[in-house]
Amino acid sequence: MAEIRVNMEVGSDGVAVIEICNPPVNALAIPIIAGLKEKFDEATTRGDVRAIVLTGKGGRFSGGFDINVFQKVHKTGDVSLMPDVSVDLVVNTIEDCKKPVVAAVEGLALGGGLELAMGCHARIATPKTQLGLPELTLGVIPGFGGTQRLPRLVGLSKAVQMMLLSKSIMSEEGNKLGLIDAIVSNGELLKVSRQWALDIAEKRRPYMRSLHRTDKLGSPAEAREILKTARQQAKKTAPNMPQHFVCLDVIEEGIVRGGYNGVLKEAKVFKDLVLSDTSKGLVHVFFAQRAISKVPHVTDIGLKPRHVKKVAVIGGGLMGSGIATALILSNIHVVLKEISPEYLLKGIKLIEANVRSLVAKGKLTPDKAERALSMLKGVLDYSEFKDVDMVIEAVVENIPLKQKIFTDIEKECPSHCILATNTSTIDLNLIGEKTSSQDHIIGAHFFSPAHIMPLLEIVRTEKTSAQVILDLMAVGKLIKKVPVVVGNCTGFAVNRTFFPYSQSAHLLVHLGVDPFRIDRVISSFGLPMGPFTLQDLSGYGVAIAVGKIFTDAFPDRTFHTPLIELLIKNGRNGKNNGKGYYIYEKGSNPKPDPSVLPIIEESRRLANLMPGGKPISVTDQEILEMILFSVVNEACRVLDDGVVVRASDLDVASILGMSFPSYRGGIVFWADLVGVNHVFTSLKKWSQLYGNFFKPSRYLEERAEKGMLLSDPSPSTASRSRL
Ligand SMILES: C[C@H](O)CC(=O)SCCNC(=O)CCNC(=O)[C@H](O)C(C)(C)COP(=O)(O)OP(=O)(O)OC[C@H]1O[C@@H](n2cnc3c(N)ncnc32)[C@H](O)[C@@H]1OP(=O)(O)O
Repeated sequence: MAEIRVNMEVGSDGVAVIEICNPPVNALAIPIIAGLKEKFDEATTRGDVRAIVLTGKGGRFSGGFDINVFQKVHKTGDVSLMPDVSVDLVVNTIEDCKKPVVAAVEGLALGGGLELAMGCHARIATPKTQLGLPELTLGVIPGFGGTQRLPRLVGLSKAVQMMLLSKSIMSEEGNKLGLIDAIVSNGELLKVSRQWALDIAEKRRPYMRSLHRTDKLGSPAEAREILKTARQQAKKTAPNMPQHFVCLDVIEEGIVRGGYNGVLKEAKVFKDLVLSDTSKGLVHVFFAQRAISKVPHVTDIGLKPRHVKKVAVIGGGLMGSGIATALILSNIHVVLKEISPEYLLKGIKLIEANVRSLVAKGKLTPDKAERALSMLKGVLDYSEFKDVDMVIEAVVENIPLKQKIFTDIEKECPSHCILATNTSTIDLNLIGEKTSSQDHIIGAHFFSPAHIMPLLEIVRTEKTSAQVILDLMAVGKLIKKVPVVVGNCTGFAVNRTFFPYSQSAHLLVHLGVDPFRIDRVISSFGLPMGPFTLQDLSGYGVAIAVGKIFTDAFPDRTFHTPLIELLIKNGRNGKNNGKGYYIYEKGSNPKPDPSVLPIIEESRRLANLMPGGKPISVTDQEILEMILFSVVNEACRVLDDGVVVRASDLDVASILGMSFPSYRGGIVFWADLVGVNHVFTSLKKWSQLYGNFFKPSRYLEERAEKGMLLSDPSPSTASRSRL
């Protein structure tokens, strides 16, 4: 393991260079903070030191405070594990140091890293260095004085934007704004920084303490207006995230009562925020996202991903065109195959529309759009397949059709070719049954729209080779997806876990609960839309097809709703034909459609589930739990069956695939936080009242009895793992 330390070297020019050394990102771990204090104290007292340069080893200044410490605080509840950096190190030791301190910033300075640099008397950076305060994405606020110094260096409006959106800037912009004093080449960084520090020492340049500046803060009235607008914005975009509002309050404190008081308030509320559930959830997600790319026996056995230059996509429908779009946007040649010229033209037009919409939204330049489209070729036969590195089949969910395609492509493609299917539910062993290339067969389950949604579920069978899995992971990363490797079962990890989401909502409606209330409860919890809005959006045909697949696979725990068929019988098909649970009018938000209520009544009569024919009485909290605990219950079965490598993979997948709120840490993490026993006893009670749909799984019951978390790894799962 690389050594964690702070180095100091004093040159003959009288400049002490203090260097943070904690690869790979020079995180400010506790020993680093202690080391900085020690070296700064030494440099301050040594007679041969006239000025100080602070820098980071290995081309990166610092990625901020060590996030592992947050995790320790979350586990122990002991906030005293956080050292006093803000006042003791940044204000007293660095900013108030009589000897000038210059930050030599290379590569990146994020969070606490940038805050240290802002405590220095000047900042010199290399080109394209990333600068930002992303603490809000971890459920906290900047805690080393960043809420006070950034507004004083770049102005209030820009600082609020950078902190609330966790948006970093490049050093070039930082230089224009006044955050960076000069930009120099990497080779010159130390030389210029040393000279700059000496210049300050000899009064050729000003000795600036950021916290004492007020020139960029604007008038009190302007500041009030900026903060008011930011609060209104946060109410809309981050209603469940306390750190946004706290950050604005702390900034305001500094404006009203001065920078130092702002620093004191910042340090105080930081400690409360670290202990919040939001911070627990977001820090968990930070590490979970990094763990997901570590797949035992795949990424740890010395294999290297092969280069995938050309991919064939079979089927130009919604999924196929989305997948092709994602590939060409990352400079991968795509051959799009369809069965007729009409279908092919339709597919190509969809891809063009996808690319052009990115240009219209300003996310892609017209040049890049043209280049991407030039990577696409439409075909009607397999002649172009002889040199493809990967095929992704994206035709309709029809087993014989997929089997035929796989036997055909096996003959047409080179022997190294990866044979992937975008099925969202069908067993991969069935698809590949008639081929002899089963080690090359893999699932590439994209989420719709495939060129936008970030998750890629990589489905492996017992036969899929490690090399093929690694190759698809690499392609996934190249096209900017987060690949999660999962085992083969109906619905795989995400759709299987979430099938009870819409089913429990329907069950509740048939017990007498208002669907619009259900949607409201789910949206206020933080999902972008409730189950009925989602059903309107995806169309009722999809709901019926998917419902049937899960009813066939898991007949003991599915609810067959009569409502969707009734809606279709009444000429409704959701947003598609403008007639769903909601009314869709151009330019306004969907409104509940009262004319759907008689259809719901009819469906309730047919299902005859309401006890004594009367609607059940439930609180909003019960509605939320009846829906989401059913999902947790299936997540338990997914964990029990070893469909995912680790519980946190399912958390990331639930966030990226189903838009489960990241600040709740993902579905399993959230359930652990709510309490395993509470989830178990609630489901047990509902199963007694309303039937088997809610019956707690064996995994959940065992964990509740043993007092274990759902995320605790279990040795018995390892032996049954599908991975
Ligand atoms: C009091 C203060 O105000 C509070 C803070 O400073 S909180 C911290 C604020 N800083 C951040 O949020 C930055 C977090 N880090 C990142 O965004 C990215 O890691 C990065 C842009 C620095 C580098 O990205 P990239 O090169 O893709 O590498 P990435 O895989 O993310 O990270 C490399 C390793 O460093 C670790 N790491 C990155 N930043 C870290 C940090 N601040 N603390 C601890 N570990 C960190 C990662 O966990 C990963 O570890 P692994 O290899 O064991 O999985």
